Amino acid sequence: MPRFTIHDLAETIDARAAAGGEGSYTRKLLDKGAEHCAKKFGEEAVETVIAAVENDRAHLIAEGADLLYHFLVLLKARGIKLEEVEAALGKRTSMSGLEEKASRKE
Ligand SMILES: N=c1c2ncn([C@@H]3O[C@H](COP(=O)(O)OP(=O)(O)OP(=O)(O)O)[C@@H](O)[C@H]3O)c2ncn1[C@@H]1O[C@H](COP(=O)(O)O)[C@@H](O)[C@H]1O
Repeated sequence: MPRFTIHDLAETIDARAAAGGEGSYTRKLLDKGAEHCAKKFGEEAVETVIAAVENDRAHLIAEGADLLYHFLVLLKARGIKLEEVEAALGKRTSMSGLEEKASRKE
């Protein structure tokens, strides 16, 4: 099976944003604005938390997929590229999570 990556999904979201809105849920979300996209992301985050707390593996995977999609749409709505988030993660690879946490307080 060909490997599908989060970059493929980000590219599809870019294409939907550039095209007409007919039949595209992404375009519908983007047309409602960044605040609406943020609200949808928040709803998906809560659903993901519930699936995790209930230890429902299949549900957690499905909600996680929804969450990633809505995160990418939110980034698009705010004009942020996935690569910028990756770069932020990349800068942290030289330090542990605890060091990174401490560095935020300085
Ligand atoms: N990966 C996703 C994806 N994940 C989740 N969702 C949608 O996100 C919504 C979240 O669930 P909700 O129960 O909150 O949805 P809802 O009540 O229908 O939503 P609202 O009416 O409140 O907006 C569902 O409608 C899902 O279909 C997605 N919609 C689209 N994609 C992919 O995005 C790409 C572009 O899609 P279109 O823009 O629709 O062409 C395609 O590759 C799709 O597979």
